[in-house]
Amino acid sequence: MKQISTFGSSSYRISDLQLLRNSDDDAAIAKLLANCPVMRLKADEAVTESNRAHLYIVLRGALSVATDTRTGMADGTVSKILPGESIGEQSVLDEEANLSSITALDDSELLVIEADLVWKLIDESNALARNLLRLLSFRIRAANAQLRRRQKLGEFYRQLSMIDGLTGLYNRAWLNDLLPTMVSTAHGSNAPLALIMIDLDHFKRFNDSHGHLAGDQALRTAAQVLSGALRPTDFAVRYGGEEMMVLLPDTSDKVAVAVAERLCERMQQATVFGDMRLPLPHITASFGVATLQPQQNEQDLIAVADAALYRAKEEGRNRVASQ
Ligand SMILES: Nc1nc2c(ncn2[C@@H]2O[C@H](COP(=O)(O)OP(=O)(O)OP(=O)(O)O)[C@@H](O)[C@H]2O)c(=O)[nH]1
Repeated sequence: MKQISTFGSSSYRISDLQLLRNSDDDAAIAKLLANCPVMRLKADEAVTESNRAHLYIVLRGALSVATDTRTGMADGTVSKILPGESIGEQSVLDEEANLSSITALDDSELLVIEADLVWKLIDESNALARNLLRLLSFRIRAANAQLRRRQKLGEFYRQLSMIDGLTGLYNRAWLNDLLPTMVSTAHGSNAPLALIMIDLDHFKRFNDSHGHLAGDQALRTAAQVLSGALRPTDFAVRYGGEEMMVLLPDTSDKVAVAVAERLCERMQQATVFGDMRLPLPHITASFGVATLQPQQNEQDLIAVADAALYRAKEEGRNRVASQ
């Protein structure tokens, strides 16, 4: 960054500067700006800030401004500052360090105004004060809109991270997050909470006979059977591998067993299509049902459902066992 002249001795005019648009006394302003340096930057050269904040107005070329690079908060947002536009107003006004990284996009010329002089200009020119307020208001709106977009995106990715990619069911991370709350809500309101643990039968054999891709398709089919048969208030989770789980709030043991029987029935009726010409053999699953007892936590509930599932396997598979 090299000084090539002062504003007073350059060919640039007050009318070239957006912040001074509609200024009422150009002569007085020109006098104040006369000794301000005009600096030249080569393309890709960075603006080097001294200890004190400055206002930079692009006279020729363009600047790229990337946010907060020194705080590790950089998010890839880059704005382009074109001739007549300025950057650094906020740092000048609040006397905070400018945390943006400012680089010339092309060979550029900048008017550099010190903070004290910006305040003098504000005292001198109502037009500049108004333009500055308008600019800051625009920047605040843009920053708020960006924040809202980022929040929405964050929530979208959070939701996505809770979904199993293969089956579309909730995943283990979701379960770890939500089950403790469901258990304490059930205890708090004295409402029943049922859990059905589900494991596909002889799934290793299915994979071995039909291939892993057909196995994946079978898992998707099983997931569809579960999601298609539940109330909107119930949840289906892929617990891991070929193990799934269904959570039924407000459901007694008797009703949960009936639901598991219905799921078991629908599972064996479902057809797994590898391709449209070749329906694959049916799948079956075993089901272990448990309902939350007083003093039980989520691990106890899962352990009881697991034990019931083990019994269903022992007793011949494709069936339901309860605690
Ligand atoms: N295709 C596919 N297979 C999976 C996936 N996750 C786990 N498996 C398979 O599921 C099979 C589970 O086998 P086992 O735990 O021996 O149980 P099983 O053969 O179902 O036997 P039982 O549970 O006793 O009826 C393994 O062969 C795993 O490779 C998956 O995402 N896709």
